[in-house]
Amino acid sequence: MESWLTKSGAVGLGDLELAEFPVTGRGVKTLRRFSQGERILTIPSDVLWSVERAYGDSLLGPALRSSLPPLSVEDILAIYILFVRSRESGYDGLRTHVSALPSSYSSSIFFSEEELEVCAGTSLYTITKQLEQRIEDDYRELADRVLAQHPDIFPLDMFTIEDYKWALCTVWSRSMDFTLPDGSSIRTLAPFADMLNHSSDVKQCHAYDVKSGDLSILAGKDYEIGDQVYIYYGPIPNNRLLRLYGFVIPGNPNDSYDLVLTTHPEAPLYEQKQKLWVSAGLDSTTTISLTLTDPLPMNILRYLRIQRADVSGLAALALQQIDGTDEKISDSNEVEILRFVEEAIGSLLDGFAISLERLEEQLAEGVYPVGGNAWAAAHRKRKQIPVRTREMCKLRQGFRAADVMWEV
Ligand SMILES: C[S@@+](CC[C@H](N)C(=O)[O-])C[C@H]1O[C@@H](n2cnc3c(N)ncnc32)[C@H](O)[C@@H]1O
Repeated sequence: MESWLTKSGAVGLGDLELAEFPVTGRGVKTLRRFSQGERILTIPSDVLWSVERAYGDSLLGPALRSSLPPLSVEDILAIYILFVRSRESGYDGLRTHVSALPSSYSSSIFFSEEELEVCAGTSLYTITKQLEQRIEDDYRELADRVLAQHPDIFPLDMFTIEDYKWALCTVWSRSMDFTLPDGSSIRTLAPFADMLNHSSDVKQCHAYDVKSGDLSILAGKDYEIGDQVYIYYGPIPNNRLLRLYGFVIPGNPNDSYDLVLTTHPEAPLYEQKQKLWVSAGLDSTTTISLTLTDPLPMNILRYLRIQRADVSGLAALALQQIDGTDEKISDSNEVEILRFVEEAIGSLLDGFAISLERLEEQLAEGVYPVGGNAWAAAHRKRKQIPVRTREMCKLRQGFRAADVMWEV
């Protein structure tokens, strides 16, 4: 792969080498010192995987274009990778990249039932199950709409659902997204640059040059000879890291917990409530991220004030929206919703297969092999965030009670 890239105009490969590192696995090692900000690597536009390139391919392009509605960016890239992998000749350069890709991934969609059970009761568990279902549905549609229509270029035994899942994980864990000056975005996979692991010790240091279409990596910090070079994947919470990349960062400062709030359409006053949610920028089913710095976001209160309101409460909330204010409707409504959140979080924590305390003990005892799937899932279960949310609810209820007493 490296000699193909160098022949194609890549710059910097002579100073870098692929190597195995503890925890991150394979990564990129420096063969010389770099100062922060120095350009380390440039991968030219001609060798990048992109939607444009897939559409431009004389064999693949017409098959992709025949799909109506158009395929998603991730499906196009996934099919492109599987297509190149299935070719016995041609595509020599790209094929060297494909053969350097991992043969399997540790994203949560590849967890065994037993491994996933470790995080039963968490949003990771629910979202992974939903994702598995979505992938199955998408694959069935893709097979009908595109693959089966072009058996000459999509041999079905090389485009099975397992192949599709592998290709999707390749895209999720190795592609880079950039927003262009005109507001549009581009997703690309850059051979060799996709061997760079993530560290929160560097800021974003991968860049896309709109004029040339090249991708560059700058040194995110000073490096000594033999150091691992890192890039920054973004402020990604652990459940997303595990879903898309198959790893977690213990003590991740960007960790969050997704709380899904939903209301049955047959609930009283549903239509009025739906209108109020929409004008508040919410919906009848809303996912809200709880974080350690904001364990009880205002949107939870906004959503539940509407959900729990009676006719007069809804009128008061409608007036607030006109006035641009954002307050509790009444002490009793506010206490009711805080109690609800507290109880909901309580049953969520109770619903974990094993208790938090036991989990902490097991992690300390090293019951889950470090770096393994169950270990990663177990880390997800360190539910400091919902615990903090529950504490905040209690705290706010304390204040409410004090308010009520004072008003009396
Ligand atoms: C873009 S690839 C990086 C190259 C990859 N290590 C390889 O061998 O092909 C992203 C994958 O590397 C691993 N990875 C990246 N950063 C990591 C980190 N900080 N800790 C553990 N694994 C990491 C994860 O498996 C992730 O899905």
